Amino acid sequence: MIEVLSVASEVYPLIKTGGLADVAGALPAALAERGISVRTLIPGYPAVTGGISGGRVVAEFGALFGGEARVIAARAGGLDLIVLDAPYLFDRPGNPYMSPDGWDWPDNWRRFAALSWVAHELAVGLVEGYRPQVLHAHDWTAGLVPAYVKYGPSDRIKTVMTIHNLAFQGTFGADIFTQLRLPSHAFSMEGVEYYGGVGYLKSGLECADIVTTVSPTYAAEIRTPAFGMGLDGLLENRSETVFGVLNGIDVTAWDPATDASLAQTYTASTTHKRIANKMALQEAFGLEVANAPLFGVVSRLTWQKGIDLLVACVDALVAQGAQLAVLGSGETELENGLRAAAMRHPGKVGIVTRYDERLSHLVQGGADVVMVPSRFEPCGLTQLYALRYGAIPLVSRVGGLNDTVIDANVAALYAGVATGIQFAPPDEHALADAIRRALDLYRQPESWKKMQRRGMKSDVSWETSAARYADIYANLLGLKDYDDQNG
Ligand SMILES: Nc1ncnc2c1ncn2[C@@H]1O[C@H](COP(=O)(O)OP(=O)(O)O[C@H]2O[C@H](CO)[C@@H](O)[C@H](O)[C@H]2O)[C@@H](O)[C@H]1O
Repeated sequence: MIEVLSVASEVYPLIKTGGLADVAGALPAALAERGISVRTLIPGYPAVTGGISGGRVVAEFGALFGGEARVIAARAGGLDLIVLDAPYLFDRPGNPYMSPDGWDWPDNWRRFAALSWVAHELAVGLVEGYRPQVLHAHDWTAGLVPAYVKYGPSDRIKTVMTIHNLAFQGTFGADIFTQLRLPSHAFSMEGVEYYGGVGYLKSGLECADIVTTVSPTYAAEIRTPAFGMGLDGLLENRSETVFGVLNGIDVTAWDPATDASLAQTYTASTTHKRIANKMALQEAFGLEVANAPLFGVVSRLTWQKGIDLLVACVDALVAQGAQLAVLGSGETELENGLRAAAMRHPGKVGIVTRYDERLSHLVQGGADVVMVPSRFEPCGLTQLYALRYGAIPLVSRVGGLNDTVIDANVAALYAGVATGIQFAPPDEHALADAIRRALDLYRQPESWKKMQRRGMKSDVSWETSAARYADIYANLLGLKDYDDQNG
């Protein structure tokens, strides 16, 4: 049995701002099936301390990076959690990273250094009887984990650093370095130093034994200047230890046959029942309940996600008789652009800017097309949910979107393998063209139905990718024949 400690700043179902939570929440169960025991170290935000019950205090710190803290072992949401209950760092309103008025907490460096430091303490025996062999760090918020291991006393502990999004790097001034509890030589190119300051993600990418990211295409893209965000050189240098492992989804939580968030459940052979969800969706977004092709979006509203391209295409979309429902929040300018479109096209365009997990399921279960026009996309989960729910994904051809959707070009349609629509490059002309193609296909109900069914039957589970992670852990630990015994 391999013991892994996963370190994540959000985990579904306790606390979620995006895809990282979904992955951190779903992967442990998939790995358990392969004989890998995963516990997840997570900060004790109010939603987390309030969401666990019957926890056990397994360690206490009088002064952890400047305040008192406890480590609590608990089970919640089907997960084995280790909660870092440090109220002076985490007992705050807002989301994990920002205050309610949208500003990053100024002590984020301390909050997430403390999290990473505790991960290392756990690996070197903080709690009697518990010795994780692999520390799996997710994103910059766990980026110091590999540095604490590299500069710590034990070379037994192995580290994996997973990039969910290279755009968030966690860079801070050099002045914090002396408070990180690292030896002075860690402030170097081989350690945490990054352009004269401290780089949390950079340090993870430098110090981890293995680096993974969440799709093969993104793994290749980030080694190029166009997508590397300044870290392409580092990643290219260690390319033999950088792997792309495609995300899966939790196919139990996301199952149109049983989903309680839907107005009507259905399967691949009863897609006609989706109409009830479409009507519920139209009502929820203030759209005319009409037999019009309905495009849906569930997304952070940011430049990364190409939402400005969507804003530029709304009028053309409506002019072709389609409707648009957008669930998401983010940059003010983009929210305003979509609101203005909704005003221009009452009953045709609707936007809901709150975070609403239930409604996100209804979008997948009721929209005809789900759009993901991202400029870059490490993996993307919404197109996977779309496939599972028989909504046709319309995506830009980047990152994981490239790896998970098969474009309905003439050859793919003829071969009977198409599952969605891809466009490139990510600009408004290509998106407008893709919308036209989607509408052409929508008007061919037989082809459409076949694409829906094919998507619903495609494998979007964690099975294959959990096996890849299991191999990575086993190889790190020198257990080469692990898969033969457990596969
Ligand atoms: N207003 C709202 N209400 C309800 N739900 C909402 C919502 N806005 C967004 N969501 C949900 O948040 C999640 C977003 O996940 P994505 O993977 O699509 O992107 P994200 O950029 O957050 O993740 C990053 O990490 C993941 C995980 O590795 C990568 O897939 C991705 O490419 C990378 O950018 C989905 O579950 C979506 O349904």
